[in-house]
Amino acid sequence: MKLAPWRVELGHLKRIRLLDGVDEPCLRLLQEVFEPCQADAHEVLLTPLEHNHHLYLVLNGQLGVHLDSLDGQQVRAIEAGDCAGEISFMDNLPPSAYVVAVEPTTLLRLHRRSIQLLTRSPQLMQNLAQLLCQRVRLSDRLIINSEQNANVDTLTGSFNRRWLEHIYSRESTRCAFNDKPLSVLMLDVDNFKEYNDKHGHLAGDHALCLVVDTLGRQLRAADSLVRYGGEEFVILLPEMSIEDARNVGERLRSSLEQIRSFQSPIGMLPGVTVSIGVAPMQPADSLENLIQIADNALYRAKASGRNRVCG
Ligand SMILES: Nc1nc2c(ncn2[C@@H]2O[C@H](COP(=O)(O)OP(=O)(O)OP(=O)(O)O)[C@@H](O)[C@H]2O)c(=O)[nH]1
Repeated sequence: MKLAPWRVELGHLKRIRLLDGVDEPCLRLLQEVFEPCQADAHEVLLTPLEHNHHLYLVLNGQLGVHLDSLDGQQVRAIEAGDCAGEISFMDNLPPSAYVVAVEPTTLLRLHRRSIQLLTRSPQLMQNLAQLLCQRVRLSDRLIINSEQNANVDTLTGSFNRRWLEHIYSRESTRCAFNDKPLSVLMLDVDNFKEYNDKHGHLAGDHALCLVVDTLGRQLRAADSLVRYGGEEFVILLPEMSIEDARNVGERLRSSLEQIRSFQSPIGMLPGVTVSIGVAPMQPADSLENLIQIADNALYRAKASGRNRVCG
């Protein structure tokens, strides 16, 4: 990064949020130690591969934050008035993310050897604490979002098998502990190969989304609709007896049967039917066991003509 050939003015420091409310004698001290510099577009300021020795204040331009690699999606922009590198500047560990100039950017930077100067202003320390709290909250939100995304099937928006394993371990323990039943439905779209062959794979994708949308609307908040494989779904029904689960299965089956055609982004398409296997959890049943029993019932539903509920 190039040092810029001009002097830092008080006016520059007053544009930075981190320095809001900091008294003038302290700003004058900082004015002497902050260096003006210029980053070219795409220039990398911070990388997890190298120690960072500076706190950066952005006067003009914009920086981008990337988590895993510079090729990955930008997760946050750092605009004029913001600062960058404050965490690695404070804890003297390598940065946890990449920070790169999105466009030519004018900055002020402070070297770690002057870190003591920051402690002269209680207001600055309070601003810094507030900023670090914001960063913690933001990274908590990113963790929650990525956790949620990791549990969701990208085509249909239903849960995936990873979620099923997690939720089964929780719900099976809870239901067994409270002496409540738990049931599972296993669904498979009927003659789906033929549907794909006749209407195209994209039409098949829309039909899978229709299944998830139609079934999802009829389930309770505590139920989990999971895409188990290509055109196979599992529905976990906590606190539900096998009799009630059969009724739910029948209601779901019938609701899809009634949709003769539906509007999709590629035009009108025919509906699909499903075959369903039902299984009740037995004491200490593993998920694999329970799925196997539901799968056997599903096999019987297919063998006896499809578009029916067995088990
Ligand atoms: N469009 C689409 N098709 C998929 C997807 N995943 C799996 N399939 C298709 O689903 C079809 C499943 O076919 P089969 O297992 O032979 O079963 P089926 O034709 O539904 O017959 P039955 O189950 O016996 O009623 C295959 O052709 C797969 O390619 C997907 O995400 N999108």
